[in-house]
Amino acid sequence: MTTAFSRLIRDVPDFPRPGILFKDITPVLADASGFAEAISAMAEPWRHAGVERVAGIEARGFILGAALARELDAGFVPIRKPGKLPAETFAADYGLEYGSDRLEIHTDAFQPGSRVLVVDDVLATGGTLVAALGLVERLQAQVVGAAVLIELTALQGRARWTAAAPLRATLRY
Ligand SMILES: O=P(O)(O)OC[C@H]1O[C@H](OP(=O)(O)OP(=O)(O)O)[C@H](O)[C@@H]1O
Ligand SMILES: Nc1ncnc2[nH]cnc12
Repeated sequence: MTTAFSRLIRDVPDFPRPGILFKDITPVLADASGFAEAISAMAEPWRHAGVERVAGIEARGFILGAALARELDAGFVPIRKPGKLPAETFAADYGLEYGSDRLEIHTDAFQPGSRVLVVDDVLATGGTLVAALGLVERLQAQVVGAAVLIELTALQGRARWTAAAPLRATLRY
């Protein structure tokens, strides 16, 4: 899909390490109409999905996820890097395209059965999104699906998304 805002995504070679072509969305965020168009395009498939909570993954997933939550009239739940959430947490370790990390969620973030959309900016190897999915499922929420702005298809992250609910990407490279 080609959209006007996609021209604002900047390719940065060799960041954060040699051999990685980094998709930089900061120019999209800085452009009022580009940001609005990106959020509207991400929201479109979910407008009638009954999303009650958006779970956004730190850090870029917070920016898109919070805007998407407002667009979908849903609440927002942060899935954070280690040691940032103040109350009791569940944690999941994972690998990503350029390293490894840990994600945490508050154990009382959702009511069982809450309809949750998981949101991030980029799907690369899928490690991050699958770790987030595991945390949401551990809380017995109902995963409505996952929304990413960008899917890097060569890294085959989609193959690791085992949930029955759909994973939708706005742009694919
Ligand atoms: O599909 P994967 O291989 O797991 O990679 C995708 C993840 O990589 C980036 O996160 P990063 O940890 O760099 O976080 P940031 O948003 O804090 O920059 C990106 O925001 C995704 O969360
Ligand atoms: N190539 C990439 N560009 C931006 N974010 C990423 N997260 C994982 N891989 C990435």
